[in-house]
Amino acid sequence: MIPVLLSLQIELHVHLDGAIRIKTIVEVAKRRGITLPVNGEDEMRDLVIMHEPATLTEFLGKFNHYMHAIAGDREAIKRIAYEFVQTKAEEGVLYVEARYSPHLLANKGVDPLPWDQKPGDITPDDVVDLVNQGFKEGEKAFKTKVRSILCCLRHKPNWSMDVVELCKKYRKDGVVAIDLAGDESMNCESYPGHKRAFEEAVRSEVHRTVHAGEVGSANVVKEAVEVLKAERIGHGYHTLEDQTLYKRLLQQNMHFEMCPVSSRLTGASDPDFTKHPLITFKKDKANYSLNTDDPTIFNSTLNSDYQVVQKYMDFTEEEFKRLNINAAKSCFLPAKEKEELLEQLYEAYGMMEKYQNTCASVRPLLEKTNFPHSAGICKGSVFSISLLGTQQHAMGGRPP
Ligand SMILES: O=c1[nH]cnc2c1ncn2[C@@H]1O[C@H](CO)[C@@H](O)[C@H]1O
Repeated sequence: MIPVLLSLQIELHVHLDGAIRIKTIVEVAKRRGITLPVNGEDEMRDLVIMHEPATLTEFLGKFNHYMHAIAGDREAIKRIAYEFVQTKAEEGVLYVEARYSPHLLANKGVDPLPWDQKPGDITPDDVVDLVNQGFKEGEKAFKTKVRSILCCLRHKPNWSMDVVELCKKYRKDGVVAIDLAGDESMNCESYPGHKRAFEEAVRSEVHRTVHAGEVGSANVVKEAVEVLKAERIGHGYHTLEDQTLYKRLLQQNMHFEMCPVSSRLTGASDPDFTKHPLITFKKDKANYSLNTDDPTIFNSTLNSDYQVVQKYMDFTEEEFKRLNINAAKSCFLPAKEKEELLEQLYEAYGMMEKYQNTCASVRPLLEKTNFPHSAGICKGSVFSISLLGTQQHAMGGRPP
């Protein structure tokens, strides 16, 4: 058994539509009378989950198997958002930024309609509203804080202006940033829709992250930073191929949203984790977070990623603390909420003297759980906890 370093994690890169429960897909399809490519949960699992390294294109094809079951259905959209928060709470996540394309879940006002849907009455704007409702209810029920990032898609430059307008409209209602996802082989200079949307994001002070250097070259990262004014890079492994750029980004303290399990299965990195670019980022004390990306398709939890880096990349307690603090510092919450988040981490990590006395208030929560080895938390190290099966919020998520 591997001792897993469990704590109040911060997750900044996870796709809502890559985190849908297979059970939900099957149930919703049945309720709506929608045909799935195979029958039953087990067969859907076999079809959707990736076990062996493949390509980003093959990976992106997995969404075709199930998105038509969820898109264009109010109840389903709200349900996947609500269940997402529950899943993250069970994983021990304190704060998560979930991303999705509102267009890919809509059945009205999108040209062309995705997934061969029949026209309906759910616009991308309605999708954002529904996801917000699910997140809010989930947050209330499960106590994990969640915010959303709206995705533009590389192959859909015509949607990007809509996306930035939705980010602006819902900025007071849980939407914290814009992203550009999809196939990196398409650059943005040739697709001015993305460039214009990101310029508008800069003008309107909408935060920006961009998928770059996942399977694409360091040039895609350069473009993300220089043209799209990305404040964070999704993945970014191939940045290392341009040492000048890499050093500049290190100096600028650019945040990299690393997804180790994902990178192996999408062919973004060497399948041998001991050769993963993340090892270099760690050695250089870069600013990065650990993330699941698309846990449904990778059959993973955030703890899978933590286990992998612990087992194959020699991650220590100190590094887990450092990366989560960096994640909190690089999240897209407003300053005051970011500070509160950081304080919770410092407190949990025993890194802020003034918070150490409040440990007394956390201990009763721990004692209510059956969580093994919980005594260590109030000695200033939540990482002395080892995880034996259960992934519940051992410390109740946050101090009362
Ligand atoms: O790892 C990834 N790289 C690039 N695009 C991705 C990845 N994971 C998901 N998506 C794309 O982002 C959309 C919105 O969530 C997903 O539908 C998928 O097309």
